[in-house]
Amino acid sequence: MTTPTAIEISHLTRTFGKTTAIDDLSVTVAKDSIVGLLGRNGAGKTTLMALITGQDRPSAGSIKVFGQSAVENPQVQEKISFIRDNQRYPEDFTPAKAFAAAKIFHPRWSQELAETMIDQFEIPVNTMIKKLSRGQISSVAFTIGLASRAPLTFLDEPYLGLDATNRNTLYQVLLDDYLQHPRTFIISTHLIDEIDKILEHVLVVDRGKLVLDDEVDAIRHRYQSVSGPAGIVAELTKDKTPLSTFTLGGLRSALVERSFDTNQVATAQHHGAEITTASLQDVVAALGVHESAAETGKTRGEARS
Ligand SMILES: Nc1ncnc2c1ncn2[C@@H]1O[C@H](COP(=O)(O)OP(=O)(O)OP(=O)(O)O)[C@@H](O)[C@H]1O
Repeated sequence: MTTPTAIEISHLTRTFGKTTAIDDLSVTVAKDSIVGLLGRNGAGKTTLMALITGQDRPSAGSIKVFGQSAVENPQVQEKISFIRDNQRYPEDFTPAKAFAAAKIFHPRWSQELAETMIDQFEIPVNTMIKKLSRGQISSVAFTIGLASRAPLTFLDEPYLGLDATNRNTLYQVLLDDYLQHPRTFIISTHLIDEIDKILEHVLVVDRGKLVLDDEVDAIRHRYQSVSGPAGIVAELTKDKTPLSTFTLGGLRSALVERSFDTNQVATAQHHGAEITTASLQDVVAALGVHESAAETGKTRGEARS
């Protein structure tokens, strides 16, 4: 049985003048999953979300959302909620008005969830949005994103201005509601270490191209991180091609495909080096180190500080 798909993208390209924001990108996103859309600044994440949601048009290629184009298609639009990082509201809007408007556009709107989140995030519902703090404005935006219970929800850096406690609450609310009402979330974020526990699947975009499309567990298990005195790390990785290396004074760390067994891990430890399962953050950061920035022949990317 094939997995039902939420999004099918084929050979998608979007150029802005001489800039190619999305470059011949093809991908399929399964229904009912929490997907991280990751990549460096300017990689193309927001452009990709705007294209999928029909808010922007491709230069080439095709996009299907639940089997249809989303462009000016009310049947598909009512299934989408797109919360942008710089979400704008009409001048005279209070959170209460924004929630009332969202309720009209989203037929699966949960007033109960909206009210729970208003309490949890202490949203001042009758204050003009333009007078709210950055974190409060984010709280309004992601409350709309979650309470809309849209089958396809995009959250583009939903946490701007939120303190650490509120960010954790947001991840927890999202996960709890997803488990009770499975749907597809596409979340763009740079706080990978914080959010990796709720992500199931990851798409990494680099300079408009898809460079990774995999389950989070599979990614974690594919790579190991070797760190310690530079000479020992160099010796341990001499017959490998690290995805990235990082050198700080006499210390070095290298991200390599998993190949060390427990005996080798113990031997490395004996010599003062450590071999651990790589974090998603490490892998994504390594994929964003471009070939042109690499300093050494074998290594894909090298950073020094
Ligand atoms: N309307 C536009 N006009 C011109 N260039 C644009 C436009 N929108 C995006 N770009 C360019 O396309 C590229 C991708 O931008 P995009 O905003 O999609 O990146 P991003 O991955 O979301 O970045 P960030 O993590 O910083 O939010 C960048 O080089 C950006 O300057």
